Amino acid sequence: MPSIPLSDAILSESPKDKKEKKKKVKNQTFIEASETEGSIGKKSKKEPKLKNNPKESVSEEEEMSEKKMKKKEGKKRKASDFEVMLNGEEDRSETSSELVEPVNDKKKKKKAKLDEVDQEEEEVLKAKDPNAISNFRISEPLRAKLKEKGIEALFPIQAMTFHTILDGSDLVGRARTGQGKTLAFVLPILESLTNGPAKAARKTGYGKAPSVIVLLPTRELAKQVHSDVEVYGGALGLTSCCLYGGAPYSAQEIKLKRGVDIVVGTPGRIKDHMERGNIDFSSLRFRVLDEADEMLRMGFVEDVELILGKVEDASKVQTLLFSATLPDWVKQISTRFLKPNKRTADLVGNEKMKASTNVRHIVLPCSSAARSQLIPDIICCYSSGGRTIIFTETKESASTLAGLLPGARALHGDIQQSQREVTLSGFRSGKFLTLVATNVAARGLDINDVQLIIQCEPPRDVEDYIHRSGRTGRAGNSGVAVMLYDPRRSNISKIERESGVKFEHISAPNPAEIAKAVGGEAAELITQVSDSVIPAFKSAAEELLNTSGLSAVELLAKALAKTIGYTEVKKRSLLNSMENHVTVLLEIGRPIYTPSFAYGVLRRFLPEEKVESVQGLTLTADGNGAVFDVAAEDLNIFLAGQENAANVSLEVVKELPPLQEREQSRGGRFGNNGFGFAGGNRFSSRRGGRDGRFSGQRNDRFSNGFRGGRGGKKW
Ligand SMILES: Nc1ncnc2c1ncn2[C@@H]1O[C@H](COP(=O)(O)OP(=O)(O)OP(=O)(O)O)[C@@H](O)[C@H]1O
Repeated sequence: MPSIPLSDAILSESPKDKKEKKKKVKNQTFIEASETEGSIGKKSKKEPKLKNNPKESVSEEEEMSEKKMKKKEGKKRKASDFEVMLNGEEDRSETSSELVEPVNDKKKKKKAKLDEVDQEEEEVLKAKDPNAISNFRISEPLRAKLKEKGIEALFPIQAMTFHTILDGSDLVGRARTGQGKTLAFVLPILESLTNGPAKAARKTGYGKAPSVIVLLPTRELAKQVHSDVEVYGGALGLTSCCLYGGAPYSAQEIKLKRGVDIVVGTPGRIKDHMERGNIDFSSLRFRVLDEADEMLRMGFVEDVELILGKVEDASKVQTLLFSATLPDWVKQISTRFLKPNKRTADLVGNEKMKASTNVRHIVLPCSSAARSQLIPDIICCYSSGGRTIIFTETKESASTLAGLLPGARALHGDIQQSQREVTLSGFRSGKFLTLVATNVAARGLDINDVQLIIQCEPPRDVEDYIHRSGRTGRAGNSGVAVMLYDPRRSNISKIERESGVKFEHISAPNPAEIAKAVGGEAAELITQVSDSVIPAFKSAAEELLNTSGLSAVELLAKALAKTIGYTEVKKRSLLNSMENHVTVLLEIGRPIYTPSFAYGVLRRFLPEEKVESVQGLTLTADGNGAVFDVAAEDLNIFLAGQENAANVSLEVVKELPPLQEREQSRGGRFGNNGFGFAGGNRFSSRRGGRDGRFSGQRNDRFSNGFRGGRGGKKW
């Protein structure tokens, strides 16, 4: 992840703090300048020495690596060291030992030395990174744990806020999805509790009251954040528990009774524990609202206020509020919870692009009826073999779609919590690669190797788009987010405008694209088949070759297609992505103002049943035409008919023209759960994939009886 200079971000602060920061930035610039000077000086001093190095028994290659080594060594040496090198003292001792050693040992030794040098150089380079963890007041056990987890430097939002939080300020933090906001609050809080200002007040011993409370909008997210708290807090001897709904109270109560330093959870369950007298907030030093906007939008305002209001002396408590999206109304509400001198670290600020910049944002026209057939092809072409999360608007559509996609599982609020946990852990561990979820998975979830996000329709709010698409492209990785939209009903320009995303428009993947994407996978499956099958199947293969009238290559192509479940390749229309349909443009030499006018024109030269078979008629943005889908088998009837109508032109389009958008309307749009059960689903025969994508597994159907969360959320 690239480091963002502090000046590129907005960190609002008091005048006194500004002075401090100026001082720090000045120091930082100074360090960088002296480093540059240093490296130039080293180079000029080192080269003459290497030229003069008296090596008799070494090959040219060895001499080159020797030079490389010296060069590397030179980089980490101080000026005084160079004096020594120039005097040749070091080289003399090395050369003398080399002379008595056999060549092989000498090579090994040199290689070991080179490795050592590489490692040391790496250490030096890391230390030079202003965001290297060694540059922050992070204690040794925590540093070691971070290193163990592969974290050598802080991400920009973490670097920006670490000392501010550790030094006691309230803070509002915003950074795009996947940029490490969790550790941005976890690390300084842990340090403050163990080595910083909150240490003195922290209770210890059996039954201790918690020092920190972290509130999150969903159970899954609470568990995820808690696992970070457990890992890093555990390294410092801090204890924690996770309180969320749908799980038994008793285990949570036992933990609270024993006493913990940090409580992580969802507002509803935390409030329940408070009402049962299980939590004592008298020692609280930190309150964190993660995904604050979502929590408040979900109607948790009262619970949140009640929980936050439980502290005895608010002046002693630090409040932190983080999210990738902070609409103005949340900023206003935040003034109720945070102190007036709060700081703001905003890595998005007024930048146009609010969504993840590591994600390819794509839109694809598709009618609701065609979704379940199109989605497997999108997965083939854009998931790079990794995990896919598909977002639907309702719990019902999530279950239905998961049932239609082989190997997919559903996750939503009507599924029992224990099953939700099994599903999510199966997805995390790679037991299955396609998760169909409602917004319950939109926020914060950090799952390794999610390569593709599919949104079945544009979400209502731009925030939803930003968070859903942000489940991929995390921690500096790249990803793809495909949003399906119905050209007649959806309004994608609002999301484009408000998120700052410039959508890439594509049409449904064509057969060649699909074959290119999965052909290699099919070939690999075939090569994996043991040679032992050849004698058994050889005569059947020969007979097929002799009788089919096809060449060996053609037959093999069929076998490859069948291996990954394709028994037929169907063309799709551009407008609705419907199989075996084509998209046609109607023009009459003057504007077409309404769809009914367009239907009237069609009635002039087509029988009524053909007019009624037209799918998704939509006016073009310039008002001069209308596009619609017709069944491929009826195309000739349409084209022949136009010849009998004056001024009427009908043509098959190769590219969808810009279309008139409608304001998004909701409710009752998706009679059939939004997913057509078209006959002959060509994926029904998919078998044999390694990853469950093509395994033909049946999807577990989930009970609808349990309503998770509060207030009957639609997800
Ligand atoms: N300094 C770091 N170096 C390397 N990886 C990091 C660092 N900080 C965090 N990560 C990793 O980056 C990923 C994203 O972090 P996190 O989930 O905190 O992002 P986020 O900003 O909260 O995203 P969202 O807005 O979607 O909730 C996680 O896998 C986390 O372990």
